[in-house]
Amino acid sequence: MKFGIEFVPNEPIQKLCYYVKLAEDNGFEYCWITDHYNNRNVYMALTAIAMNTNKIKLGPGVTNPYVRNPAITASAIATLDELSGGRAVLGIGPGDKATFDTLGIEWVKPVTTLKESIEVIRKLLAGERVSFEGKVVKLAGAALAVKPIQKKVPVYVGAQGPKMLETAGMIADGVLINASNPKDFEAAIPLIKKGAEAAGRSMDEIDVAAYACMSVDKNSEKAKQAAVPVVAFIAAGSPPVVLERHGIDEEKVNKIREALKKGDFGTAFGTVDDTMLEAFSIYGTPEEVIEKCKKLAEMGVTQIVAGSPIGPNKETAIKLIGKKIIPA
Ligand SMILES: C[C@H](OP(=O)(O)OC[C@@H](O)[C@@H](O)[C@@H](O)Cn1c2nc(=O)[nH]c(=O)c-2cc2ccc(O)cc21)C(=O)N[C@@H](CCC(=O)N[C@@H](CCC(=O)O)C(=O)O)C(=O)O
Repeated sequence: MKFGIEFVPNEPIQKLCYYVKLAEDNGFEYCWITDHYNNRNVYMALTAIAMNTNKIKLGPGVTNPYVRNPAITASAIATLDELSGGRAVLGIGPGDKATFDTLGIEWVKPVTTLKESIEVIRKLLAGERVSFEGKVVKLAGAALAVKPIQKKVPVYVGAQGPKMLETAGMIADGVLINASNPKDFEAAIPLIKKGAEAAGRSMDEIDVAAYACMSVDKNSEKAKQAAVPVVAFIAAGSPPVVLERHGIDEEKVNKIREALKKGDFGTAFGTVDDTMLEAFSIYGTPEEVIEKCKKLAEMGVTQIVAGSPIGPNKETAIKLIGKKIIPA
């Protein structure tokens, strides 16, 4: 099992560099930085992290093909790969509607846009001069003047929907699935497999990553409480099919949604129950978390990404994961 770590760049980048270096020293193999316009810039964060680490693979987890032209993303990834000595990975997903509404971006045919974007990004990174007349993406003789170090920068797709998962199976080197519970992978992996088989690929070529809300501490209750705020947001953003899958009370989720909209975090977090915590997070002592990771491995998960909050105390949690969970 590979371990990654996710950071939302909502703290000063210097602090982020400290955490990622600590993660690298504790055996984490991947660092994924989220890409939302309102946080610190994803590529500036990755640049600083690349300069402060020397082993961990790193990349956006995940960017999208709407806020930047695919050629700009290709240039950023080639630059990151050169700067990091060949450690870049590209995590790219369809982005989210709320963000695009805020930015006045039309969310046109996300599956097609993602497929076409990945196709042209790979050609550009391979040093080709690209002319492409897609249904959405258009390039006329674009070429990079910077070459990545890696012959093939791995491309991971951030996906949850069935079509997106199938598409990931067809074209991606890895899939980053925002999920923490075996039931979600029971549903997702057959779809990835269907896409892989349709493209004549084997699942061995695909790194299936659980992009999980994780909270680790020696004290299980403290770990559980630290996961509550993140789980509230995940529950609020989950479609009915996911709530049904986990037997989650939709009434309660609607109450959380309303409370979050009003900024009433007390009610929102107070409404989170154990069913939601089990569904949307991996929390507990190292021993408890090891058991949950083993269940994900049995489902075919090959990378576990420790996502927010990581633990009540990030530093302690990174060390606990490194010392107790990664070697297990
Ligand atoms: C487009 C969407 O795909 P989805 O996989 O459900 O997208 C949900 C999230 O994965 C998506 O919002 C991600 O960008 C969210 N996301 C992040 N989003 C961000 O903006 N920033 C992040 O840092 C981020 C990190 C992240 C990490 C892991 C992860 O799994 C997701 C992450 C969807 O609705 N898919 C459906 C419908 C498909 C569809 O849209 N069909 C098209 C027709 C087909 C075509 O597009 O050609 C249509 O209806 O128009 C499906 O897959 O079945």
